[in-house]
Amino acid sequence: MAGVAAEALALLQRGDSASAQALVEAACARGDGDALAMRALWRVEGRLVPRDLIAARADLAAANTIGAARILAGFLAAGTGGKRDWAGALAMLDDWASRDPVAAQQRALIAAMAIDTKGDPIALPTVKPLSDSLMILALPGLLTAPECDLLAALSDRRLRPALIFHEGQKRFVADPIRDSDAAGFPIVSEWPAIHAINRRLAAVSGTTVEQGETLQVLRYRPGQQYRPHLDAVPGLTNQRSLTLLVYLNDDYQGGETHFTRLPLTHRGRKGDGLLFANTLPDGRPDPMSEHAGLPVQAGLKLIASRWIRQRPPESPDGFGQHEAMA
Ligand SMILES: O=C(O)CCC(=O)C(=O)O
Ligand SMILES: [Fe+2]
Repeated sequence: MAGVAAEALALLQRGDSASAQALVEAACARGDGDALAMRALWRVEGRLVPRDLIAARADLAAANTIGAARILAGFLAAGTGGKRDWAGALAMLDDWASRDPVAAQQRALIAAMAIDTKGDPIALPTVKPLSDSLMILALPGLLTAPECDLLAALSDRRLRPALIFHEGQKRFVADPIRDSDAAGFPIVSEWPAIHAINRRLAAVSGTTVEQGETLQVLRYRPGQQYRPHLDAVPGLTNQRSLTLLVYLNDDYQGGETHFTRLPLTHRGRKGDGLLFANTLPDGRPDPMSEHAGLPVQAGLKLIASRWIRQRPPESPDGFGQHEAMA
């Protein structure tokens, strides 16, 4: 990053957000691409300036930089800040493929997907029930190996110690239960290939893509684990009714997903999904769904995780967990 954006960041780091903003506004007025991209991110984040996804999308379109184009293609794919335009998202990837290797990679992955003209899957894996007492389904071959590799590559740079959103403090805090590293794919990172994957996760779980929380990738090093927990949160009115995990690799030891109250310890092969219910029919957390990611013994475990709510969010801010700008 150079020029105005770097200067603005330096000002922000010194706590001078007024000067940073003035600098960026002036550069935006001159049509500076990096400044427009930066203002777009501010508008998504909604801290320095009010959250405004429509204006953010306009800034991204005007910026015309690789970074902005990646985000804009995702906005078109998902319908963020305006109409959903899957064909437009693909056209953008085609347009940028010669200048942006990530666009080229996404285009190739999407070309290999069995999807319709809206980006929805036309074929889904056969489902295999794993338990009589709780809805737990194995979904072999939910993602292809190159899709797993893309998620791994895109999250790699951003993986950091897992945080959870503290409702009381309205901020992210260190997670006492899981010591893996995590990277989310919030709306600024939900690029077309990721969005198409999210649509597949929605279809296979019988939900809409809007019901899914931010897709996360978790990475466990040897010794790291996700201690026994429920994914449902007591008191949530729009509960996390389902969890969909996808094993992104299989060259590690240990690290099985273990259901503590069932005789079930499961490990998928690379690309396999695991879908399970977290709630009782009345929506309260189901104690039988308690599960853990057992400690990894050797190697690195990578897993994608999507918590799925009973309903789409009521507010345009999503599920209230503001996108970390990672
Ligand atoms: O890593 C695992 O096997 C479990 C992950 C998990 O429980 C979750 O993401 O909610
Ligand atoms: Fe979990």
